[in-house]
Amino acid sequence: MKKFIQSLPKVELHLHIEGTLEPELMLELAQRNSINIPFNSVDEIRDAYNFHNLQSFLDIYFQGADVLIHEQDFFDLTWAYLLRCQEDNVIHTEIFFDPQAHTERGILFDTVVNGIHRALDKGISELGISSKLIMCFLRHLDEESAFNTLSQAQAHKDKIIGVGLDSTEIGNPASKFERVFKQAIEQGFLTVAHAGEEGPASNISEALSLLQITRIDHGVRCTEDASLVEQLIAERIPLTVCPLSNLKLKVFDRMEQHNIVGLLRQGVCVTINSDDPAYFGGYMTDNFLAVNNAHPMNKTEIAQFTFNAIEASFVSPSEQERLRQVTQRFLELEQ
Ligand SMILES: Nc1ncnc2[nH]cnc12
Ligand SMILES: [Zn+2]
Repeated sequence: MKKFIQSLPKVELHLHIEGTLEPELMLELAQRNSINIPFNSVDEIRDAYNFHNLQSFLDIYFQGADVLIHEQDFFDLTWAYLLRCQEDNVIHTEIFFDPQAHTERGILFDTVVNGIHRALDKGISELGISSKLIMCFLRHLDEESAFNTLSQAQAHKDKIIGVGLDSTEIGNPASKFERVFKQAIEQGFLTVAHAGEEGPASNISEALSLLQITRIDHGVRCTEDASLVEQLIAERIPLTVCPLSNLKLKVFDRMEQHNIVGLLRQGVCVTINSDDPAYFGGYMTDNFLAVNNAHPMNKTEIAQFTFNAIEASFVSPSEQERLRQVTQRFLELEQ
């Protein structure tokens, strides 16, 4: 099954580009940009990746992002991720970035978007990997900062398809961003939000009703509310689940306790994603393998994660059909 999982066409829908910053590139950029970081080696950096919850990870994640200064840095970061996508047979990816993590440090919004976008352009032309870009608001910052970020995105509407919501879930309810999301929708942005990762199932219901989002990032705590799970199934509301992330951040203690395969078998539109692979020890193939090791599946079930991700993606119906055909042809040859 390992070879099947490795070569299966995959679609990633939950990936923070800042979370793909590998220790080697972090050290290289720190040196290149003369930024002081509290680490002297790759081993020292990896040793610091012992998280006990979401916040302990976010502290390290924002500190890591401080080495990103120039457009070329954002290009290098994104290009390195796309090369990993190629290894894992990721054929389409929808990438988050956190503009406020950079603009708060005095980096221009344009610098960030232009660097990422240039790499994504090269990704389609040289690697055949298609992509979309989604900007996330940091939920620990205030509404005014989010509105300000939305206004900076106006000049880049051709490059940014949607808005999302990430960072500290507990204590920062969806209601804080209801007006920002309303304006983003009026401006034509698609919407997603992290919910039900650390916070309870009611955070998912609240995000759905207040932010009018079309898919939920994480959402694994939905199983605490049976009527919510019914709603997710009936309305085909996708969950972008990140199994290795959930283990590292102690959402589940062991992969055997993870509910993703149970949700798949119940008919929820669940997908497998890597979230912040440089910090959580695995990209797409690693996440699929970890799930299958703990919850053995047949080939049809494993491929369903790709079909679900295609359905949940923000590409056009004709592009969805093309991605489906690529995956279907692969599956038929493998059966
Ligand atoms: N797993 C996660 N949850 C919330 N915010 C994040 N930012 C990056 N990764 C995140
Ligand atoms: Zn995330």
